[in-house]
Amino acid sequence: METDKIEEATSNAVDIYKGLACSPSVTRGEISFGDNTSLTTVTSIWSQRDIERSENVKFSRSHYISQENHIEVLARSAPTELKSEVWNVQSPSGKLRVIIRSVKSDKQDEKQYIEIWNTQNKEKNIDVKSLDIHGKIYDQDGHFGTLQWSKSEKFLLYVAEKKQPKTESFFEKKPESNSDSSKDPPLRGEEHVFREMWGEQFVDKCHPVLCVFDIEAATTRVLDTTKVLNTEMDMSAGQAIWTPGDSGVVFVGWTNEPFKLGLIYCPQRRNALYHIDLESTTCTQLSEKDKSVRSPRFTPDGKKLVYLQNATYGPHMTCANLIECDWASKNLTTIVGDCFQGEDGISKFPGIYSLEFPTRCWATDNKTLFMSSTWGSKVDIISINIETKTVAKLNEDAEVGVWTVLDVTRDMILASYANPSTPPYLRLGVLNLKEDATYSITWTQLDTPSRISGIKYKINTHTPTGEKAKDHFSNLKYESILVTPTSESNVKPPLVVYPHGGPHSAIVCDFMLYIAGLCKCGYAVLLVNYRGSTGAGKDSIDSLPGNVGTQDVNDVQGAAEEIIKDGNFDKNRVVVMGGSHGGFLTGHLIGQHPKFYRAAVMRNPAINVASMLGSTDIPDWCFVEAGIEYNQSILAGVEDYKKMWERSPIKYVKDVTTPVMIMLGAIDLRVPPKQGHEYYRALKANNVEARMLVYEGNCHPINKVDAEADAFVNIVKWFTKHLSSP
Ligand SMILES: CSCC[C@H](NC=O)C(=O)N[C@@H](C)C(=O)N[C@@H](CO)C(=O)O
Repeated sequence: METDKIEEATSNAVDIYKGLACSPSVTRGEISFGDNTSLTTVTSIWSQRDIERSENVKFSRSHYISQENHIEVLARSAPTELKSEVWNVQSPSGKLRVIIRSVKSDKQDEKQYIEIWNTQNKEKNIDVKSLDIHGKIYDQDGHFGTLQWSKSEKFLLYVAEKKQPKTESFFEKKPESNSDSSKDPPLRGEEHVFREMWGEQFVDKCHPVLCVFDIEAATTRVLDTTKVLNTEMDMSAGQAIWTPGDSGVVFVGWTNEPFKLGLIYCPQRRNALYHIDLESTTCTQLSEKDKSVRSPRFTPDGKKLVYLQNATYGPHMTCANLIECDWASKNLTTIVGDCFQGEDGISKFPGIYSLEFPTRCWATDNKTLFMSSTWGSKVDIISINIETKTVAKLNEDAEVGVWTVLDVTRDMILASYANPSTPPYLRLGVLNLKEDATYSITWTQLDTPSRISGIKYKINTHTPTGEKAKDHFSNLKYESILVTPTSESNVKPPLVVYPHGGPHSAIVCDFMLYIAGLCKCGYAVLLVNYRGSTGAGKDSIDSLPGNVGTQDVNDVQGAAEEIIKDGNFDKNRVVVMGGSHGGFLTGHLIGQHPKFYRAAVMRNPAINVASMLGSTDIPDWCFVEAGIEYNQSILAGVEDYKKMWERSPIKYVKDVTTPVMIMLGAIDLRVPPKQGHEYYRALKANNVEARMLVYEGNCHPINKVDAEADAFVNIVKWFTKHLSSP
C-alpha cells in the first residue's frame, strides 16, 4: 500500500515536472525601430529547460508592433533557437549587430569569434585567438561582463580574461640558440602556480581586463588600468561603458589584493568606479573610497552618470543608494539613500534592492529612470527622478508579482510579468508624463499569459509575538507567501515550510518551477521572508547578523505556527526544505522543534559555520552572520569559532529525529559539500534516517537540467514516503 502510494506520487511528479519545465524564462528584451518609425520591433531572448537534451535551450522571438494610435501586435515570429551566442548586441543606429559566438570543437576546446552583421549578411568574422592579446571574452555574468558599441559604431568595448604568459617544465629542452628569442620565452616552472579566481561559478574568471576593438582594423587594444593617479592598482575590471563622445571608459574595478572573495550574489565586495581617458590613458577614481558600486549609466544627454552603491563588507546584499556624478564637475550627490522600515512596516518604499539598472533605463526627459526593485515579497517597477529625488511605484497594486524592466527607449518601456501561477510574459508600455512630473504607463500584453491552473497565492504579514518577541527587533514586520493548491478536495493539503537562503535575499511572487510543481503535486508551500530579508528596509537586514540561528529560526517557526493556527492545514503533515542558508535554517528548525516536521530536505546546507570558514569562497559571511566584524586581515580565534559553532545547526543535531535528505552539488565552492557530509554522519551516528544525493558537475544552485529534475522528483518521493508512514 505505502509503496504503491510512493510509486504513484513519484510517477505523477515526473509528469508534472515535465509539463512545467517547458515554461521558458525571459533573459533579455530590446525595443527597436526600423526606418519606418510607425513599426516597432520587440526582440526577446528566452531560456527553456530541455530535459531530453539535458540543457537549457536559448531562443529568440520577435513581435512586430504598430503604434499609430495605440500599440497593436501585427505579427509574431516563430521562436528561433540560438546556438552558441554569448553576446548579441545591436548598434545604436540599428544598422549593425555584433555577436560573440563560442564554438566547441569535438575535442571540447572552445573557440570564440567576433561577428559583425549588417541587415543583409555577416560583414566580418574575427577568430578571437588570432588577436593573441587576451583570453576568453566574458559572458553576461552579472558582475564583469560588458559588450558596448561606441556611439560612432567604429569600436566595441568588452571584457576578457587577461593574457597569461606561456609556461613550460624546467625539464623542457631549451630551444636552439638561433631560434627567434624575440618572442616572450615560456616561464619555466610556473605551470602549477595557483591562480586565484573569483569563486563559485567564476572558476575561469581570474583577471578580467578592458578591451577596445577597432572594427575597421580588426585589432584590439587592452586598456592599462594599473596606474590610478600615482598608485599601482592590480585590479579586475568590468561593467564598462563609453563616456560621452567615446573619449573614455567608465568601469568598475575590484582590487585583487590581498585575496579574492567569492563574487557571485555578493554585491558588497570592495571596489570603485573609475574613468580612463583613451587618449591620455590616465585613470582616475570617481566614487567614494571603501564602498561597493555597480551598474554605471549615463543620462542620454551625457551630463549625469548614476550608479548603485552600498557599504562594503557587512551583509552581502543590503539597501542600495543611487549616486549621481555630475560629469562636468565630477561632483557626487546621493539621490536615494538608505530606507528603514521603522513603525510603518513594508507598505512604504523600503529602499532600492536591485543588482543593476536595465541597460537602457531613461525617459527622454534625461532625468527619470525606470528599474525593478524588490518591495517586500514582490518586485515592482519604480521610477526615480534624479532632479527632484522622488521615487514612484509604476505598476498597479492589483498585480502582485514580479515585474522586470527589460528596456526603456523613446518613452516606451518593455517589461516581463510573472507570478506563482503564471510564467513570465511580455508587456510593452507607453510612458505618459503626468502634471506632477511623474509617469503612468499604458500597457499592452504582447502574448496571452499561459496561467497554470490549480494554484493560488497570498502574501501574509507577520509581527513577532509571544516568546518570539524577546529580541529587540520585534517591532519589525516580515512577510510570507502562501502558495496553495485550489483543489476541491476537503482533505487538508500537507504544508512545506520553505525558508530562503542568503540570508539577505528574498523569495518573491515569481513563477518558481519547484513551488508550482509542489503545488500541482498537492502541497501547499509557505515561503518565509524572515527579518533580515531584502526588500523590507535596511533596519530589517541589519537586525539579523549575530542573531542567525535564533531570530530567523523564530520568524520561520512563528510564520508556520500562525498559518497552521488558521486551521487550513494539518499540523501533523508539515515538512521543511531549504537551500544554503535555507538549509541552515532547516537544520535549526528540526533541531529546535524536533517533533514539528515529518521530513526535511536540505540543498547544500551551511551546517557548521566554524568548519565552513576555511573552505568556503565567502569566509566573510561566516564572520558577519555570526556577529563578528570582518575585514580581510582578520584571523579567527577560539572565541570566533565558538560563536560560529553556537549559531550553527550542528549544535542541535543530537535532538533531531526528523528524517533528512541532503542534496549536494559536488563542485559547490560556496557551501562546500563537506558541510552536508558532516551533518549526514552526525544523523547516522544518532540513528536518524538520512539519505544523501550528490550531483556531480553541479555548483551551489544544483541547477543543471538533469540534476534539477532528479532532485525535484526525489523531494516529492521523500515527502510522500514520510507523510505516508504512521
Ligand atoms: C543572493 S543571497 C546569497 C548571498 C550570499 N553571498 C555572500 O555572502 C550567499 O551566497 N549565501 C549562501 C550561504 C546562500 O544562502 N545562498 C542562497 C542564495 O544564493 C542559495 O539559495 O543558494
